[in-house]
Amino acid sequence: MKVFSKEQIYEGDKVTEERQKLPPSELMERAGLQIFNWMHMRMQGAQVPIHIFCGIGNNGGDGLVLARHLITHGYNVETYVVNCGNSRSKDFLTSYDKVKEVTKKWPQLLKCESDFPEIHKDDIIVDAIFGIGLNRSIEDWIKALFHHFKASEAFTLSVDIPSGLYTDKPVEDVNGVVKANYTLSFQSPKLVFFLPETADYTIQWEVIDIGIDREYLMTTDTEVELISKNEVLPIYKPRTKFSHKGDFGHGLIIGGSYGKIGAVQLATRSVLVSGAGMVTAYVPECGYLPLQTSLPEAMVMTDIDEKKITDINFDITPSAIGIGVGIGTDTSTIQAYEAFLKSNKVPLVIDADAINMLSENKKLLKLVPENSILTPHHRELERLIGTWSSDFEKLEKASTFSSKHKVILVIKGAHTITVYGQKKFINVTGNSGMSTAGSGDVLTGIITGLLSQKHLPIEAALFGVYLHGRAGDLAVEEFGYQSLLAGNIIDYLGEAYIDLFKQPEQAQEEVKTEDKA
Ligand SMILES: NC(=O)C1=CN([C@@H]2O[C@H](COP(=O)(O)OP(=O)(O)OC[C@H]3O[C@@H](n4cnc5c(N)ncnc54)[C@H](OP(=O)(O)O)[C@@H]3O)[C@@H](O)[C@H]2O)[C@@H](O)CC1
Ligand SMILES: [K+]
Repeated sequence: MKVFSKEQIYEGDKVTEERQKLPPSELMERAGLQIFNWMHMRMQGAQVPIHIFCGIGNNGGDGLVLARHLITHGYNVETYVVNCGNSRSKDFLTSYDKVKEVTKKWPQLLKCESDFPEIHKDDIIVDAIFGIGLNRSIEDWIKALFHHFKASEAFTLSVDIPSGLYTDKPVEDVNGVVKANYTLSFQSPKLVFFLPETADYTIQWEVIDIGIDREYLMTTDTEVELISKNEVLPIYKPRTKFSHKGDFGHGLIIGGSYGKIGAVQLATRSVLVSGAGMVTAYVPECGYLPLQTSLPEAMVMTDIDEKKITDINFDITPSAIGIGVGIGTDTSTIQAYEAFLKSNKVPLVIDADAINMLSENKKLLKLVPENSILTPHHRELERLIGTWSSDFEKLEKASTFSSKHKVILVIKGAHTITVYGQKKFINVTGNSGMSTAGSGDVLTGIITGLLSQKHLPIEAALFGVYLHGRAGDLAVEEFGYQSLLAGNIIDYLGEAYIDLFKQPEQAQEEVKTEDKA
């Protein structure tokens, strides 16, 4: 699913109005009506007090359209205009006038704290104060209003985006943002719903279709995309009856050191389970026995050194290599890594200390082949690209790094983001149970396995991250968040593949929403 920027959303509005020859404020009418339908379906006329707080731009206008429909259908509605400026938008004013047609109860004007209404815990707040048009910091009395919402503990439904969140800038003051229970976002989810610093401002979100011009939506390229089942299904390669293991490639995992052989076991097993025809592990001597006994399906080659990698020298022709899990940063390992990078021609997945060695020795970066996949977690990324002051800066720096070095960065996190030049792909699968030792080694193995099956590097990265997260989601149902082990993710990888062809995602989402309502 595409995630449109603020500018693209405004442009979409304009194009839609022109192409569909819409009367003024028709899109606002659609937006308000859709939110009404959403609430009406769930509330079925219940007389819970609904407090609708409207700003003076189009977000506020949406709130007024909603108020009108709720009033017409006999709901218990109080409408307020948060008087935050003088520049009321044209469509806001149209909606304001239309409220007059259905009630004699005028929206109340709020100008300062003493105007705030009493809100009870069981009431509902609709936050239609600021939408994507927020363009400056918020006055203190409006922050106090947001605090008033929070203190009431009432269910808060935000229209389009929690008021106070910018679409393209970090939050200035955490007290200046509404904490929403649910956000109904028009046409496209907003990037801030997925970033660690801002995702918490809405517990759940849903996209509402307001009929923006289809062609515009289809043909407009976005910098950000959400990766869910629909996006990865076309990457899946069905097998033919007469295929043999040679068709699915030979993955090689290079890594391990004394005490960290387990990382190689996890990654190596993941290569096979993701579908590679063959796998070899290249480890220090001390890894030979554990690997041969725990993973009979794998082949093992060893370094001359007992405890660490000192010389990467193999006589096989792998189709993809994953390097770095448990490898350490011993001087002899760095030398071996440099020599390896100088001669290697095989597509690479680079993880853990193989990333750290690049950060410490920038000349090695030049040896990394184009389209290599780097899978850093937070600290590894910081060492690689430098620190950042916000999620936005992090993404910008990651994009610059990816473009400059022509590599794919898989930034691991609650929503793993794959950065490929200017493009950012946000993964939707996965859960906090996967924050556990070895989870990253499994990911490295899966991506290496997909790469050895001749997927394009970007496809291997996106598909691998999706499958890893989906396997974790399925595994957590059996093991629970606390007890999930990285090995369990591997055990559920087969289920994650099978799940790709279970019911279409749309139907699942709908059921989920109904359940929660
Ligand atoms: N396709 C779609 O998605 C559709 C979107 N629609 C809806 O339109 C919304 C965008 O509407 P919008 O552009 O009118 O701006 P909005 O978010 O209401 O901003 C607030 C207004 O207040 C002002 N202002 C800004 N910051 C301020 C501050 N700190 N303190 C005080 N004032 C401040 C600023 O005006 P200014 O004072 O700068 O002139 C601005 O006009 C969008 O989120 C969605 O809900 C639908 O109606 C139709 C289809
Ligand atoms: K809002």
